[in-house]
Amino acid sequence: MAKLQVAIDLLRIEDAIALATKVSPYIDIIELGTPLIKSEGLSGIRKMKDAFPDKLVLADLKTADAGELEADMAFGAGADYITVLGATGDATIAGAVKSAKAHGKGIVVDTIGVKDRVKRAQEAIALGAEFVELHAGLDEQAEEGYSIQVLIDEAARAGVPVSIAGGVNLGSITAVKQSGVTVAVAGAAIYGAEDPTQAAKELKELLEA
Ligand SMILES: O=C([C@H](O)CO)[C@H](O)[C@H](O)COP(=O)(O)O
Repeated sequence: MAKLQVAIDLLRIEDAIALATKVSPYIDIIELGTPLIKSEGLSGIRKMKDAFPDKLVLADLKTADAGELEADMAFGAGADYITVLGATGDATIAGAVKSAKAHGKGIVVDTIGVKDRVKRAQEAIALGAEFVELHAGLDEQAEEGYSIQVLIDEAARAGVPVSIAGGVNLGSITAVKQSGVTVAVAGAAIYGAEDPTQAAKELKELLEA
């Protein structure tokens, strides 16, 4: 069954932990979004893992270089997964994978900005990534004509473990699930909801239906 990941794009770790506290019964992976990491640093990762020792914590580092070093830093702070950019070189992904193996953790390759996401996903899995995020970031989502359907179609033909991020919500999660994803990532649909707990509950129910 696909896992549900909440992407927390808030800026204060106290707010992020408060949100995670509300939604955690329905969440498999708690993601500290890139703006949150930039705001709070490694100590934010440590605080989140200390608050939720039984949950998987993903640090959305979007590492672009020094893969092994940055992965070591985040795993040392308690992360279970970090993201590395698919747009970067194979050596950066391989370095991060080396660190993940040493720590017993996992690498997620983020295809944000990559032209051929499916091809890069297949390459990233061959390099040792645990799964690949087919991702349209917040700026791409804001472009005219954006549709999550592109990611859903790519997931269905990827043939490797993938997540989808970029507009997963109550209206799209069933199609996301049917595409065969390993993980569905929901950010604004949860942290921006009037009732985040209810939103997370409904998303989880649809994923499990
Ligand atoms: O990863 C993200 C972005 O790069 C900022 O960190 C978002 O969390 C991700 O795109 C989730 O998107 P929504 O579910 O559409 O909020």
